[in-house]
Amino acid sequence: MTNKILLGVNIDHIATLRQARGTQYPDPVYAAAIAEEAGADGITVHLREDRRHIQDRDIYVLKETLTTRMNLEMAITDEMVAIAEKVKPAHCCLVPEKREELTTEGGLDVVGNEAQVASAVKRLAEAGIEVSLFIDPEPAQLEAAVRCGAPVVELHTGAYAEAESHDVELAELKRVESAVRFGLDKGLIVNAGHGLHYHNVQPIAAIPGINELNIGHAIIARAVFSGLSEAVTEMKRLMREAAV
Ligand SMILES: CC(=O)[C@@H](O)[C@H](O)COP(=O)(O)O
Ligand SMILES: NCC(=O)COP(=O)(O)O
Repeated sequence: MTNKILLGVNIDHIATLRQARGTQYPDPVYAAAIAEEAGADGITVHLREDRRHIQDRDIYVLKETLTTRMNLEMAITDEMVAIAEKVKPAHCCLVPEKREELTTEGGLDVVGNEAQVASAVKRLAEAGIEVSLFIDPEPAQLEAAVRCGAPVVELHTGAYAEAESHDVELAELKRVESAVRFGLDKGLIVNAGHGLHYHNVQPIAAIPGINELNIGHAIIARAVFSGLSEAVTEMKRLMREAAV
């Protein structure tokens, strides 16, 4: 069985560069077109409450211009749910968010917020959006995701990516592997992402049954030196080479 693992390219940090000077360039819309041409299976954008990178305008223009599909990452707030209901991206990934964080620090605590999560999942599903929950690779969170009616989860691979020793990295990889199996057994579609790069992606991509990896920072960082098209193509090649 060929595992046609998918690559969602997160273009947030194209927008970070733009926001650094308040210019109109580099335009995430242009970046999305290049990434799609290079083989991205989808485009991920995180519309943060503080608008530190992706702007509302980006979401509306991308909705009209993407040829693959949009995965809109957002916090569970009335503002964001209303925007999602208006834009109707193919996918929404519900993520935790804190203004003071440098980047996403942990998974959504679905166990501790089931009613709020279930209500957002219902509203977004009624708008025709496929909802994913960005969670830590924990059975309790996966079970809560099922109870909330989410069809998809994205496993937070930050602990794996930031492991400071090979032993910890191996332990975190096993944690992700068992979470993938647990999620698949529960009938979930299982994605993964956060902190993945060219030197740590293959063990995750090799996990049987994993559906999609969402990768951004490492691809945009590489693009600075080798161009976005090459950065996406190489990541896709590594993933396909690893997939069973
Ligand atoms: C949820 C996640 O890990 C990323 O997709 C998220 O976009 C990180 O936030 P920044 O892009 O703002 O670093
Ligand atoms: N959900 C993970 C994502 O979209 C990209 O995360 P990163 O590769 O920028 O860490």
